[in-house]
Amino acid sequence: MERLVTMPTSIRSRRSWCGFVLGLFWFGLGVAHAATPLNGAWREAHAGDTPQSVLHEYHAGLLKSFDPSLLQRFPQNSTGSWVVITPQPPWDNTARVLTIYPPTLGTVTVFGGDQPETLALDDFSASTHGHGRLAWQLPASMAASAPILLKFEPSQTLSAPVRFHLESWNEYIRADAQWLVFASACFAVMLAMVLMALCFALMLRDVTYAWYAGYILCYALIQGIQTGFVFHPMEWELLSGTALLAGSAAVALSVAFASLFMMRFCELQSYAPLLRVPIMALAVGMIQLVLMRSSRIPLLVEVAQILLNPLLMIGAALLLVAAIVAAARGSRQAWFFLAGWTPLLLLTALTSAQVGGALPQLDWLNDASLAGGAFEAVVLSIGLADRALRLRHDRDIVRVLADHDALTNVLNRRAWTERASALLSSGPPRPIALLFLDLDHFKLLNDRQGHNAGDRALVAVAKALATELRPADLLGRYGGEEFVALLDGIPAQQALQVATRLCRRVHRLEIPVSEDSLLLSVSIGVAARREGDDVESLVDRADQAMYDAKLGGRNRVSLHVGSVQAPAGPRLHVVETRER
Ligand SMILES: Nc1nc2c(ncn2[C@@H]2O[C@H](COP(=O)(O)OP(=O)(O)OP(=O)(O)O)[C@@H](O)[C@H]2O)c(=O)[nH]1
Repeated sequence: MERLVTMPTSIRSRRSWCGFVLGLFWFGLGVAHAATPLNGAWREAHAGDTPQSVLHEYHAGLLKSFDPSLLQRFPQNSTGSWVVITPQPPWDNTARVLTIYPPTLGTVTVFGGDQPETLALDDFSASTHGHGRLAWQLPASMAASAPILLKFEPSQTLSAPVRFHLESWNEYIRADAQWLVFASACFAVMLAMVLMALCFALMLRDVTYAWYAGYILCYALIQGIQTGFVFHPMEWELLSGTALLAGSAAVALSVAFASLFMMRFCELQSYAPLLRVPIMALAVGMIQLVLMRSSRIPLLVEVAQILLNPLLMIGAALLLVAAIVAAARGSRQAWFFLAGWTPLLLLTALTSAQVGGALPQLDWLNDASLAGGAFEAVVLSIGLADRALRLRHDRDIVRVLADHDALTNVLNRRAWTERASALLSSGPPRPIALLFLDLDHFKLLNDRQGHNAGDRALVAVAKALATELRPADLLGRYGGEEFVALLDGIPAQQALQVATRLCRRVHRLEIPVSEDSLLLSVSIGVAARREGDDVESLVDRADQAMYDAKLGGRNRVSLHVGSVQAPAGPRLHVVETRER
């Protein structure tokens, strides 16, 4: 956050591009504001210490000094630490607020007013509390130059480094509102992605989306606890006192969900099958840690606590290696995983380094982790959308292959029957005609010219039929050398004309059947839809008509006259048939 106008230029210049980007974000929300320059001093607390004795030591210059504008870690494990913050000139006598950022999960006692006051993230009293920081309003009676004594009380958590600001009430409110907008936007993005993924998990029945939702939800919870968002403004009082347990459970579960998610998302089964076993073991191990941690059996809780961090590091390395291997071997989704997850991993590594005392000037890392979570949620969602599109594309190809005849590429019998049924039962009553086509002397062609020539003839005929028919006509291969075409909205007479055209077209292909200049031809039976007809009955009648065409000498069209009025006058290639 770029809010210290008094920060030394050397420090500001050391800020990386990340800080610059976050700074831009802050400037987008408001304007950087001034803070009172501060001096700091601290030491670990000892048994028997009193606020007076510590202040006395401070005035005697016996405490270690530090720069409150930089991140500084105060041990909180055994006895806690004393910290003295002293405002420097120019002093400001207006209403002022001391803030500690990022907020620690433990308690800080402030000795400044008449009574000591405690600051904690899960403090739900009406007193001033910050959002994303601990805040304490200085009493009006307190001298502007008076040192403020704080005690970082002993806590079970590993103390994170913090920095201090002393600013006017207005400045504080503005910074607080800016942070709220920023954090709310990040959480809203994460939760929106979670909701979307859950909907997809249910609709597509794909558990990958559920693991993703679990992962992002756990990460949001971790950030919510670490930044205090779940306490203020969410006011989740039920987490009060259990934040530590909930936080470590969320950390372990997030790794478990991330492992399960990445295995499916990055398709490790195909791209890195050997790494699936350790990653699955990691997921199971993490879930066990959660159970041990919440068992309330001291030994199990302690073992879980000891194992958590090493397992987290091993797990992070494992997931990184698996994603890199999968990406290198061609997994498109692994690139999405790396793009979304690596920045977060980097931020986590930098934050861990800060706990060890490194990078004290990078005070934006915590907020960057929040933004990183939102960024990752968006990138992975895009990756999931890409995956869904690819799966749909693959499914479409499979569907096309399943519905079409491999040789002639027209609809196969099953797909044709399905579609013909749907067409017959759809829409208002209207004329529909069925053409049943059977190639003449095809066995002869096969026997004389060979099976391959027969195949080529079938392909040529199918192509000719498809060209001759309208795109909306339903053409299919019904059997070996039998084709069917369903003509929607076509009455019997018109269907006869179409069939005659098809007959001529096939004959014009001039495919020789045998050496005696016999050319390939087709016999076509036509049936018009009658009331109560289904595909089977219509095919039956068209088949009968086709049989009559064969009997009539082949290379001709026959209409099943039982269904309609027979066409008037003699017709070329038409043989009329009687109802049987
Ligand atoms: N090349 C090839 N031949 C096929 C295919 N499917 C079926 N056949 C052949 O088609 C021929 C059909 O023969 P028949 O049912 O006796 O009919 P036909 O010889 O055309 O005689 P008519 O129908 O009476 O004119 C058989 O020899 C089948 O082996 C195929 O996919 N490729």
